[in-house]
Amino acid sequence: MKVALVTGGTRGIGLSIVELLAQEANLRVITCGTKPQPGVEFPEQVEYVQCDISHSNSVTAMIDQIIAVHSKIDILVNNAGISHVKPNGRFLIEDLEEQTWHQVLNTNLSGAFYTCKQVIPHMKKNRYGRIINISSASARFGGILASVDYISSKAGLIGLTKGLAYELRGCGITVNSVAPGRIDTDMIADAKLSDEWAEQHVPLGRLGRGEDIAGAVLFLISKHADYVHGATLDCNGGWVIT
Ligand SMILES: NC(=O)C1=CN([C@@H]2O[C@H](COP(=O)(O)OP(=O)(O)OC[C@H]3O[C@@H](n4cnc5c(N)ncnc54)[C@H](O)[C@@H]3O)[C@@H](O)[C@H]2O)C=CC1
Ligand SMILES: CC(C)c1ccc(C(=O)O)c(O)c1O
Repeated sequence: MKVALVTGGTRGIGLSIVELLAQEANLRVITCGTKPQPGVEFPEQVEYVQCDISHSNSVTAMIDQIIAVHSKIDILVNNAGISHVKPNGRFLIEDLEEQTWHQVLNTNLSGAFYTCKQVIPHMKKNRYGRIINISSASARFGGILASVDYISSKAGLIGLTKGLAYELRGCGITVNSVAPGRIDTDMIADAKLSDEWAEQHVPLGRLGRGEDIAGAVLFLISKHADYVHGATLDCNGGWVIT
């Protein structure tokens, strides 16, 4: 039985990843969030742990708890993240509070650093691991609605992916990123993105769905991706072609 930890699986893309992985045989899925999402019931093989990934002590407590019960973590999906978007524009650097910058960086980038730091020693011991960092199309081209705190955090995740891929040689661990385009979740609700926008701007003619990103994650943890390492998989319907 393999053990997967997906951060931020209480809603949106994370929930789609959790639901898809839960369909895999021999896979125990653990997810976390700052608080449970009302109305969300996870499949039987999914466990929920409370954790604020922006605090290293909270991450340490979560990983200790998982290791105490399951003895290992084989798959780590760093999905939890926050953003601040507004319709028809973006928060310019002049308007960005220092506190917001730190909150976004602490959650989106430091959170992944904390989980990787805690989980990799266990993966090394088992000589097996699959790490997926959920980045963003905005880190590939500079973004339109996303602001620089968010874009920097997501570009940082690509750097973390590449740096770890170089560092983790001969350990049986692969590290990759997925860079979603605009995915129809609560996170982008404030941006009020419409199907009309997608028909005009996205070659595949629609906003992305959580399942689209979950499919990319499932590929990257499958044996079909055993030779994919240090890569960023763009998953944006052709909106941003890098
Ligand atoms: N929706 C989109 O268009 C895009 C989303 N992404 C990224 O995909 C990931 C998921 O996004 P969505 O599902 O759209 O967002 P969402 O806002 O619907 O869900 C975010 C999840 O992260 C969790 N979370 C937030 N802060 C946390 C913390 N401090 N500790 C633990 N959990 C925390 C929330 O509880 C929730 O489960 C994020 O990293 C986001 O940046 C990337 C590109 C586009
Ligand atoms: C969902 C995130 C915050 C987001 C929002 C807006 C854009 C963009 O207009 O460039 C993105 O690329 C995003 O990832």
